[in-house]
Amino acid sequence: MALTLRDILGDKTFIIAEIGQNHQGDIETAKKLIKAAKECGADCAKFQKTNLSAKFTQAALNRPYKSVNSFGETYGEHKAFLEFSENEFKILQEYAKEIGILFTASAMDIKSLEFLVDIGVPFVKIGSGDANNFLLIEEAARKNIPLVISTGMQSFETVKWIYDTVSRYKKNFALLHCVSAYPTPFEDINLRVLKLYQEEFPDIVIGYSGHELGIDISAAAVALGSKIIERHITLDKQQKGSDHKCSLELCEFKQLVTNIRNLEKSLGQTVKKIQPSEMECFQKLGKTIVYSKDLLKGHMLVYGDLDIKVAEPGGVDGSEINNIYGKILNTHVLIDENLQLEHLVT
Ligand SMILES: CC(=O)N[C@H](C=O)[C@@H](O)[C@H](O)[C@H](O)COP(=O)(O)O
Ligand SMILES: C=C(OP(=O)(O)O)C(=O)O
Repeated sequence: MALTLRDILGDKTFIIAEIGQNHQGDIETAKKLIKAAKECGADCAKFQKTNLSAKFTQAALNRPYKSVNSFGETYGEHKAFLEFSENEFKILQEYAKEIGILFTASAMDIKSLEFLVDIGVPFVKIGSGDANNFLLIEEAARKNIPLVISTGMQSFETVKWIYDTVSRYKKNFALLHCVSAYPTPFEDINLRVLKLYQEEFPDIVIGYSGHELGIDISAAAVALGSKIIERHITLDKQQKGSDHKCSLELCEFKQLVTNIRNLEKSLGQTVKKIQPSEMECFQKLGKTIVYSKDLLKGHMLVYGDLDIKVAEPGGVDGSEINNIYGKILNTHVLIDENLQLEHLVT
């Protein structure tokens, strides 16, 4: 039986290393990136799968692509250069299995969806470019496979359509907040959209696919409850290609994984209590109640008789002071001596 998305994701933030087309069309580079994703601690290495004639019209393929990031004269030639064959995909999938990292891709058309389902990826990603591809989404929703759907370049109405449509077939899917600008200006990110998605779609997993510079915002998305984080990775940001500049080099990506794991531990629970790890500091600097003057046996303690100081040894916690006023001393005490409950008439 196919695993559910929640089984696949587990309890921790699920981190997707988006290799995309940062392999420059070279399978050995793609393998290096898969290995790097594993070594950096990612949960999944992701590619993009396109069937060119299914994704593009002939005119779009013929469009000249004059750009420093172009690998061909036309957009079609460029995309063909960067696209792996089905066989190469299977080789990469096998390699990922060998080294122990999940492998998947975004399906950029229905033919690619069929292919990915056939080769048994654990879940299919639908990228932002296809979030308004109602034909692909409906088809993907019908398949018995978990989906992770990004929502860049879409209105909230379209996002609600995606949610309603996929929900008619299954709840085995996640929506990722995403802004498809490379890099995304900080003021366009609107991380609070995560809250909107969590409130509007409470029964599915919500995550974030980031294209901003740096790692802080993606870690912040985890603090805001994102259960999936996807970032592009690259071996070198200076390489030719549209995605390299806002991708993370391996040391940055590794740092992001570390930060997310530390953040998960740090988010903890909604419980305020003194932690055992605080005791060392409390024993050194925590304040306890002491007498502010010499006092005689039989004296009733009133405001002004007590102080709260770092004392040696410490005694009754400073927060108890209001419970001590009105009590009678059963012994003589000295200034700066720590108050002990045995000094009080019970
Ligand atoms: C929306 C979408 O698909 N975005 C993808 C995922 O983030 C990108 O990787 C694009 O494939 C890439 O930026 C395209 O670059 P070019 O046009 O140079 O091949
Ligand atoms: C375009 C993609 O992703 P996103 O929209 O999350 O950037 C993708 O996964 O191919």
